This record gives sequence, structure tokens and C-alpha cells, in this order.
Amino acid sequence: MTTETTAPTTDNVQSKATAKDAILSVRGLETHFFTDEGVVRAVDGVDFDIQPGSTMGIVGESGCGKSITAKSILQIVEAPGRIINGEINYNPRPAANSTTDILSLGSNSAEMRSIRGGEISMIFQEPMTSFSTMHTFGNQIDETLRLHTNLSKAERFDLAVDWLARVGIPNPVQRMHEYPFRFSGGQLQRAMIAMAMCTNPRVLIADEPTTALDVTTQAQILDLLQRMQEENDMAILFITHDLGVISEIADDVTVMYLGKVVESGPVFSFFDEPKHPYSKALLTSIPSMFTSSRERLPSISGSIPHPQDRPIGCPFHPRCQSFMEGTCDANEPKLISVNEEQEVSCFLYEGS
Ligand SMILES: Nc1ncnc2c1ncn2[C@@H]1O[C@H](COP(=O)(O)OP(=O)(O)OP(=O)(O)O)[C@@H](O)[C@H]1O
Repeated sequence: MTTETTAPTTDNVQSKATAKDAILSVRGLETHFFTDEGVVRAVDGVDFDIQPGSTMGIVGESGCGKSITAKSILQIVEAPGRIINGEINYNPRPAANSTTDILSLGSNSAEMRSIRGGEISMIFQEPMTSFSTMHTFGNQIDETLRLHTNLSKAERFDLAVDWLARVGIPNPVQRMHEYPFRFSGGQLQRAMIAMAMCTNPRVLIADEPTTALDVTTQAQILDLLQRMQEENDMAILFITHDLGVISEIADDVTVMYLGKVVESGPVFSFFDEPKHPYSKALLTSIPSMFTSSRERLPSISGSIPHPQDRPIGCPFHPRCQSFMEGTCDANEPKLISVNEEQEVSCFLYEGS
């Protein structure tokens, strides 16, 4: 589903994020899949920072590595995938500089289990895949609260009911005793948000949380996330294909292509002055306030190469309108600052 894109207002402009102030700082993240057919470099050297209380949107076409980046943060990448390099510095209190490199923790260590689902939680595109069909919703949210709080059973029940009511699920006490398959799609998505939020996380990772929902429910869920963010000063990493949603919710945007960051910066700059040819192509391939819905929309020329068949040089060069022979097909551009706020990896800007 695609919503109409309107340019964001200057309200959500932020000055350039810095790693020092960040609650989550990802550096040089590489996550590869070691398949019989070869190595898939799903995430291939990704860097970004998220500030406390702000929303970072990650955008890019299907298969560019958005979900695997998110799963790497929680160390839940399935085999044959493996994080092979990088740092994920989690600093819940930037003023106190209490940083932990998540990747230095064992994926099953007590510290990682306390962070995963407690301090950093995640909502998925397909809620049914993250609920067990064998247990009532009440038992599942109780298990999360049992792992991450010291509350008594009665207190956990009351808190869970309270969260179900807050996310707008009617008859919350009755719902606690029901199995997830009895919930509608919208209710399941809300129930998953309740489960992710009930531990009061410092960071919420939302992977396409509204894609399967109708426009009205989508708007309600985005509104709910924003209200909860304000209440808790929670940071959100929001993954989506939908630039309309990004314009509504994000403070900063990271654009990924074939496992790499090609552009990052404040959302306002992204919509107003996109730098990378891929960002420009993404923006012209969506409906916007300037495009009549009856007009045919240009799509990005060519298709994404198979990840095992990566082009030499800049990964976007075979589809790029600004391709420079002998440069873009020979070397890989680095992510560089082009002004105080934006970073881009493109030879058009090197040496500028
Ligand atoms: N189990 C796996 N085995 C091999 N390759 C995988 C596996 N899981 C993911 N990949 C590859 O990793 C790359 C990145 O996948 P990822 O799911 O992160 O993309 P995405 O940007 O989130 O896409 P979408 O928007 O469709 O969810 C893809 O090329 C995908 O084929």
C-alpha cells in the first residue's frame, strides 16, 4: 500500500546526528548469508546513528538489506546468516556515556536477552509469525513481562490489560484469554505493539508495521507510535518502502541499496534536496502532492541485480541516470559528507 506523499514540514528537521549523542550507533555492519550457491552480502558495511526520542526511517527497494540490518541489531539473524563485522553501540543514557557494543554480547547471553524485547523491542510486518498459535495472547505478553520486569503475576495481568486498552483493543480482559488467530489483522498489529511497548523500551524497531493494513488503521497506528514515542522519549527505527509514511513519521532517513547506505540525512533534506541518483529515482517513482494520481508514474529503470551477482564499482551504476564510464563501474564510492547534514556515496560528489 502506498500513501500519498507530502513534503514534511520543517518541524521534523534535526541537526546532523552524531554518534556521541546517539542511543544506537551502527558502524561498519556486515551480515552475510553463506549459502550453497555462494555468499549473499545482505548487509555490506552499514553506518547510521539514531538519537534518543527521534525516528530514523530506513528506505530502499525489496532485498536491499533493511530487515537483516534490523535483525542484526537484535542478534536474531537466522542461519546461514552471520554478522561478520561491525559495531552496534547501544547507549541508553548518552549523558552518562554508558555504551555497550551489542555485538560483543553473546546472542544468548543474559545481557542480550535483557536488551532484546526489553530495552530494544521489535514489531514485525507479519504479526502472525511472531505470535505462537499454541498459547493465548495473555500467556505470551505475560512471558515478556515476566522476563523483563519484577512485577507480580497480578500486576503483570493488569499492565497487559492496560496496554491492550491503550492500543485500542476492545474488551481487553476477554482478549487476554483468546488465541491470536481470533484477532483481526489490525488488532494483531495493535496487540504486537502492546507487547513491544509494555516493557517501556528505549528503542523500538518497526519493520513495515503498517504495510498489510488499510489506510485508516495505518494512520491510527502511526499516530499511536508517535504518541508513545513522545511519552517515553523512545527512539524508533522505522523500516518501510512507503515514502509517504516516512514523510509523516521520520526525523532522519537512511537510504539503502544492495546492502549499503547510499544516502542519509534529515528527512526534510531528503525530500527537498535528495543527493544520490537512487534517492532521486525513488522519489520520482512514487505518487506525490505534485503528481496527479491519473499520471503514469515513472519507475526506476532496470531491476535490482541478484545479490550474488553484484556489479563491480558502485552497486547502482547499471541503473543510474548519471553513470560515468570508467569511474562508477570501476571503483566503489565511499559515504562522505556533502554538507553539514547529508551524507552520500556517489562519485558525483567526491572532490566537491
Ligand atoms: N535465509 C536467507 N538466505 C539467503 N539470503 C537471504 C536470507 N534471508 C535474507 N537473504 C537475503 O538478504 C538480502 C537482504 O534481505 P532483507 O530481508 O534484509 O531485505 P529487505 O530490504 O528487508 O527487503 P523487503 O523490503 O522485501 O523486506 C536479500 O538479498 C535476501 O535475499
